[in-house]
Amino acid sequence: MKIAVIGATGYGGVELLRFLQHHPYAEVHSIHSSSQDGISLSEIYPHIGQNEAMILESIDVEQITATADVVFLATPPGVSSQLTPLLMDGGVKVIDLSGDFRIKDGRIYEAWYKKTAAPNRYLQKAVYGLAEWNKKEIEDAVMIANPGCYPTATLLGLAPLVQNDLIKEDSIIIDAKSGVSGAGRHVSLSTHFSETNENVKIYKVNEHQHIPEIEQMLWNWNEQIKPITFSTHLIPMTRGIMATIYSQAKKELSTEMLVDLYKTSYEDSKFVRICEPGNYPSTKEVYGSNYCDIGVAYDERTGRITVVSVIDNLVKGAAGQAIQNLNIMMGIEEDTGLQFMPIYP
Ligand SMILES: NC(=O)C1=CN([C@@H]2O[C@H](COP(=O)(O)OP(=O)(O)OC[C@H]3O[C@@H](n4cnc5c(N)ncnc54)[C@H](OP(=O)(O)O)[C@@H]3O)[C@@H](O)[C@H]2O)C=CC1
Ligand SMILES: CC(=O)N[C@@H](CCC(=O)OP(=O)(O)O)C(=O)O
Repeated sequence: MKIAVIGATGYGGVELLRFLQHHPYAEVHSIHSSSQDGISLSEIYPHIGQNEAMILESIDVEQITATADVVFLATPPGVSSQLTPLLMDGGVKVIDLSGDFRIKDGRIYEAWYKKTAAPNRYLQKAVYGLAEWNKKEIEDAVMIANPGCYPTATLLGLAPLVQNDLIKEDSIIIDAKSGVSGAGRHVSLSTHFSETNENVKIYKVNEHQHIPEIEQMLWNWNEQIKPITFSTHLIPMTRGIMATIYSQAKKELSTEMLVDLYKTSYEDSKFVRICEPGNYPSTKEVYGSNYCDIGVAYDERTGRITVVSVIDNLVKGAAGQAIQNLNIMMGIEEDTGLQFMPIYP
């Protein structure tokens, strides 16, 4: 199948190219930039090497739809809402890494993203690509809204508890930390070296755009769930997200029971690994891979459950999950092109 990548000069885009290079059924037919067309990608990213690099092309929708089967958009919010309707009308399948098609209610998108929502009829065709839980819908999709990085770690961590009605509906608190690549490649004051090095910063308190995305999926699973508390922190590392999730159990449980539940919930999942009781994952254990590792504990003193969920934000949180979704949508093995161990140390 022929692939076009729009936004190939960003971190998500170049990570897509890393996976697609060895994908047995995908051929990257063209890569596109809004500002650097005509330039070889190796000029921007020397690590690719001159032999592997392609020349960036402008974003010409007619040309793209005439040649590509699937288009990946790795562009900032507000771009896909404009481009995707044109691409869909041109008959190509779309996988969007941005937040533009994740929230079904355009008014909620506009309130949190402060941007104009995509036209409703296209929005309603989008399938939320949380691969572990929406496989059936993804198989039939023509447009996939790839989940956000924090929502991926959070939702995979909460699914067994919420789906099995084990926690008090108003008790969910998510304390999440991200490496700096989560903010993309573009330069900003809050992400430059002397602002982030030897520093931990909380940001977007009660205002993070991933809050409605997480709540939408939790409500799909259990409509009694109440609004969540979700805090995000920037920490001085390049890749990785850790979401530490607290909730109050409805009844007395044990860590062993919870670990068993998580193992059963994810027994068919190739990319979710559950830690044994008393063990918790760290971000380095998933670095560069499509895994989500989860540890869970029950505190007998407080009746609270702690879930620790880690991913690589650029892989399971972006490009890796997008390839997983491509595979499911195209009817090929879900882990095609994604079968490798994390990089360690
Ligand atoms: N970084 C991460 O961990 C994650 C990111 N995402 C989402 O994925 C998307 C891409 O993120 P990321 O790669 O990190 O961001 P980057 O800032 O690294 O890259 C975004 C790319 O989009 C292109 N772009 C900018 N403006 C426009 C425009 N008006 N029209 C078309 N293209 C444009 C730019 O390339 P050029 O100027 O060459 O066109 C740029 O390289 C974002 O929506 C982000 O929120 C989702 C999950 C995780
Ligand atoms: C570290 C950092 O800044 N992370 C970004 C993640 C952005 C992102 O992935 O945005 P969408 O999913 O909404 O497209 C943030 O917290 O806003």
